[in-house]
Amino acid sequence: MDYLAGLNEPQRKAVEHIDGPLMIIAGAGSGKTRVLTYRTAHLIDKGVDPFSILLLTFTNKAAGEMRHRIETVIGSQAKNIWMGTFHSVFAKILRFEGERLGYTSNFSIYDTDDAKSLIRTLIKEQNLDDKVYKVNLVLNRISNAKNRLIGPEQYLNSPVLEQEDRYAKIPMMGQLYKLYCTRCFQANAMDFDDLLFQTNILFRDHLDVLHKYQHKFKHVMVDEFQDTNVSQYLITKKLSAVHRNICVVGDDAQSIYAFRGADIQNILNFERDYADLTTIKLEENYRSTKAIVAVANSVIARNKNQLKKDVFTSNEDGDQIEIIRAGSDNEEGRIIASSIFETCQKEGLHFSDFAILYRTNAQSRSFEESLRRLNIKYRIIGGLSFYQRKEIKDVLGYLRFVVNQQDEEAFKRIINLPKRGIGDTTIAKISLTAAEQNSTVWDVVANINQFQGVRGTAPIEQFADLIKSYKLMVEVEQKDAYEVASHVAKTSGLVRELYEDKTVEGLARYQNVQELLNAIKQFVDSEENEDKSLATFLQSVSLLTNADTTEDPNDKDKVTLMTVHSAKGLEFKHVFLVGLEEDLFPSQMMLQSQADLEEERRLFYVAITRAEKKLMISYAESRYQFGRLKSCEPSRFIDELDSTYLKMAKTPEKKDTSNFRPVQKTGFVEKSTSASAAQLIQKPKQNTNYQHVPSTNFVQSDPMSLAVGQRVEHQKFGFGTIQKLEVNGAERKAHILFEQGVGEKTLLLSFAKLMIIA
Ligand SMILES: Nc1ncnc2c1ncn2[C@@H]1O[C@H](COP(=O)(O)OP(=O)(O)OP(=O)(O)O)[C@@H](O)[C@H]1O
Ligand SMILES: [Mg+2]
Repeated sequence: MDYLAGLNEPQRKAVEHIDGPLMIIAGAGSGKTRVLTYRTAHLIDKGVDPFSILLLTFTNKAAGEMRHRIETVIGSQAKNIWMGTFHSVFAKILRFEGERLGYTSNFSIYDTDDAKSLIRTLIKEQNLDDKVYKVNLVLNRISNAKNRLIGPEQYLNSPVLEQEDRYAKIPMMGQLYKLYCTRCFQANAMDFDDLLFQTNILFRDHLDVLHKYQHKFKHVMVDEFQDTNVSQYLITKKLSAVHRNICVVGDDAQSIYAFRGADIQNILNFERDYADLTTIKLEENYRSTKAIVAVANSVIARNKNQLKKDVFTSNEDGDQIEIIRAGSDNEEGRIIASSIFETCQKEGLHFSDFAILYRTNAQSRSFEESLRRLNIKYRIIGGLSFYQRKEIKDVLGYLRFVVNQQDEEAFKRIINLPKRGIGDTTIAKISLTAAEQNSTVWDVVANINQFQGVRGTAPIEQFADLIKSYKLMVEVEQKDAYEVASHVAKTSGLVRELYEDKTVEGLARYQNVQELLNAIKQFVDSEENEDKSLATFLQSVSLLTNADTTEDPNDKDKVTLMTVHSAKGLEFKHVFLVGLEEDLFPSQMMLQSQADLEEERRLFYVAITRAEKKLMISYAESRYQFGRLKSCEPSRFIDELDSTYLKMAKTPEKKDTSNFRPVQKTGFVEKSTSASAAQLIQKPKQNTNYQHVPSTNFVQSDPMSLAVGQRVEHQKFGFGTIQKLEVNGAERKAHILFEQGVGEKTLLLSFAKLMIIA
């Protein structure tokens, strides 16, 4: 097969190794994911049934892309592979098998907000002090326990945990955990960690189910293996125990989820657990230039705790890594936005060739503003995504409750929405009654007259009737997701309320709900989804990860903004790695030990290795944080980069009126013996070893504020609007459409005196 021609020797060996356990631990960009893709195609080519292949990826998006690639090699059979994230694959299995554990196939998936809301309710019900029992703390303890496969009973019986909790002054923690599990169970709901935790219980307690899947999955493969936690590790181990065809790929240097329980130990355990293990190393990087690979190596070499690897590349030397110093976070945004604008024009690149990577989601603001000013399209991955918006969650809340009337969190969200005059006390009473009687909120609501102490029952009855009519559509008439959702949106009063709100925000919310309905329509129309039920749609939405997007696939030419965590496994021609300041990256909050520092450094390594052609690293000298202006120091990580491959970009000063000169290509400078990167940062202008990149400014007066769509005033031509900005060598031009019959003019910005109209 010719796909084997696209592989180097060790990659090919990995693809052709079909029987028995296989581990590939290899550096970034060395083709691990490519090997998994081709290996899957190869297996099917050799006659393996696609239904018997389980391929676990880091995001749904990655699974989609791999499926697509496999399809181009072996055709439509690729559709039948079991592929997706751990959470999505095991949610699917739990839908089939959850009855064994007492869940119905319609169980809800609680997101973090639901989980927190439930914890808040429990803290209140137990009369605990919410300043001591902080919701996040409690949720973290629960999550950690589940990921280590410690159930509530075991938790309550553990002297170690008890002592920890007493020390943290939260002695009721174990009780809370137990109540939390009971309430989730009564609500027929699982949280994210449950999807793995309950799968483990399913396989532990129901051996017939385990056997079924052990025999079903003849080949199990895991990408990004370094980021699996114990719970995930055990699932894969059990599933592959019969056929023993397990193939894992990963890079210990890219392990960045220890804070969520991922355990690098899994890689070491793997060698212990499979005596006949074949291990393959891949060391050639195909993604990045020599300069990028070299700086990445120089950084990761500082970590003590790692497996030995020598990553090299035969790719071109490439440009030096640019270090950009900005006066402030806003300036950082402006420099980068205009650099993207210029590079696109000069080098004929697409916006989608660029990524801006940051340590925390909050950093996106200054980049968004600057990109918008220059009319550069962008997309933000992660952060407050579409499905986390209030109006969307409200509609989804209705849909969830229609599918699963035990879902207490959905119930609390919608019972008084739109307002029906049902107060918090009544709602709390309904919840408590259901919990005490070991029944569900729906039992209480649907039979409200039988319950003492709940007053003003008329609106509750109306609500119950509404839900009953929706249930009829789903359960009896078997309407598809779109029919139900559009009916619910209309008749629940949600859309009407938004429609009547004529503010800009109201309009945006109304449009968002329409957009949700569009998405549901797309889901129903798509050939890929056989099951068009509301339950299946809701599941697919709850399983979107931070790194998944839900955007229009035809509108892809956008700059990508995301955290480094979400960027794992991805690649971009040009990468801007921003906010490289002490306390921000490495993150002050995460930094409590040497091990934490190593994890931050691995994160830095992940970020660097996303870049194919060019890497630019920036820091700001001041930044607003928590509402205060703070001066910042460059990150120690900049100092760790091999300075041979660095150059300082000269940063624009406020009154910089120097003429624009084109950026000159520089080769590698001689390795500097005198200057470390840190010295360079403090005294950039005195170091002659480094080429200064000229300013990226546009016009003299206020360089960064010129943008397409901007209104300006010209001494002679009057008012106009910028149509296009152009850079041609040293010349910078603006095409401006002037008003009052003057028409379009092309002006040289170095001469034109323009006033910017706010
Ligand atoms: N043998 C090869 N020939 C040509 N290109 C290759 C080869 N192997 C990998 N590549 C390309 O190199 C890039 C990196 O590959 P891939 O994403 O599979 O690496 P990876 O090891 O999974 O990286 P990461 O550690 O970041 O997940 C991809 O664009 C891939 O198509
Ligand atoms: Mg990969």
